[in-house]
Amino acid sequence: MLSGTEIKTISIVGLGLIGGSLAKAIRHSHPDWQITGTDIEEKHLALALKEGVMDKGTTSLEEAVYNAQVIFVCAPVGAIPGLIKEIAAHAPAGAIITDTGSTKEAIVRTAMECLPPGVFFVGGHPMAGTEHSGYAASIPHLFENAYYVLTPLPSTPAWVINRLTSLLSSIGAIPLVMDPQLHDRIVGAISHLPHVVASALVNAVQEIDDPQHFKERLAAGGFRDITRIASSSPQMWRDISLSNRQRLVELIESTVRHLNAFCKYLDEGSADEIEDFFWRAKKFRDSLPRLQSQVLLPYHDLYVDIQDRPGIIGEIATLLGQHSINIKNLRIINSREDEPGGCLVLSLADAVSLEKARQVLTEEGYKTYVK
Ligand SMILES: NC(=O)c1ccc[n+]([C@@H]2O[C@H](COP(=O)([O-])OP(=O)(O)OC[C@H]3O[C@@H](n4cnc5c(N)ncnc54)[C@H](O)[C@@H]3O)[C@@H](O)[C@H]2O)c1
Ligand SMILES: O=C(O)C(=O)C[C@]1(C(=O)O)C=C[C@@H](O)C=C1
Repeated sequence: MLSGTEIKTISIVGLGLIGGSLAKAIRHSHPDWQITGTDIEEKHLALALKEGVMDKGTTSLEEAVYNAQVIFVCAPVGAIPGLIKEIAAHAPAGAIITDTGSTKEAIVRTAMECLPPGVFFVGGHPMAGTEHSGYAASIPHLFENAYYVLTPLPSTPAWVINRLTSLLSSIGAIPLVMDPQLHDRIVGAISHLPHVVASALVNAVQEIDDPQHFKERLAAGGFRDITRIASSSPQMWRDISLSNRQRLVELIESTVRHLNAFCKYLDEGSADEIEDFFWRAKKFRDSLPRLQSQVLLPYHDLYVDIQDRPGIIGEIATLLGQHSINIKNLRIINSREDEPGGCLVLSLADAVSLEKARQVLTEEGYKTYVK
């Protein structure tokens, strides 16, 4: 029975963007915990071991979970139910299984059906990510200030939820317990629908006749901001879309109704209706709470690992100034008294400045990340 009061052993199944970021965040906050990782791709295990992010890497799921107290299943949504069944058969008594899948209803249903007594399950979904995939894209600070939804089973004991909540808080996330159906309805609207709309927009734009390729050259802030997520993994979004298909169809139909209404205003030349369309959107977008907008805004935030020495921030600011890159704001996170260095977060005006800053700093040998 591994349900002691202290967590010491973690297993991460699927060491891609999210699994790798969890491993890095946990290693950073709890350097004495044993982290084991498993993946079907050995290259992810090799890199994580080389970077010292975990203690053991194996392609055997059974070996990866046999003594784990908390098991994070960070594989694609389509693979998670099968993995939960297999893990449930090998997890030690007292283990907590949790996943990071972007939909929750089907995954929670599987867990309810296959969990043996003495093994616990809490669905999970970090509301943080990027358009990149794989371990190489993982970021230690990804969960900092990000909501992390938890969907326990009706049978999940309170101590299990508390233990997971404490773990997630310790890596900077903000845990939020929700019902799986409500999660899929809301996240369908604020995450799944936008990914479909962004991809539809890119597909529509790429069909526009433009033999001289002006589109690519002129695509600036607006197009890039609204379509960044269209660069995400197509396989991942195939699985998510299918897993929330009914709700997604309804949400797409509702979006089409809004677009059709706008077409009608244009046909009729209804200036008031057109302006009102934009006002309604602006009011809601502007009203998003500050904390949430910080989570939504990392598009222009650049994270830079820095050493703890006098003048380092000045050097970075000067370097960017020399390249005419304006820093809107900066802050330091993960700075600890007992540890050298930390992470400097630079807020830049737009995606172009962010890319330029990243390039300049990388060329100077700084390690940078973009959420
Ligand atoms: N990318 C995001 O922004 C984001 C954010 C929150 C949650 N999620 C969810 O988290 C999960 C992981 O997403 P990601 O972005 O890290 O994807 P990813 O593609 O970067 O990583 C997935 C990893 O799982 C591995 N894998 C696949 N099948 C496996 C199996 N059977 N056993 C072990 N490993 C297996 C892959 O090799 C890969 O390394 C997905 O369910 C996704 O929906 C993603
Ligand atoms: O910022 C991004 O790149 C994301 O797409 C992250 C995002 C989102 O839609 O907010 C994507 C899927 C996850 O399930 C959670 C977060």
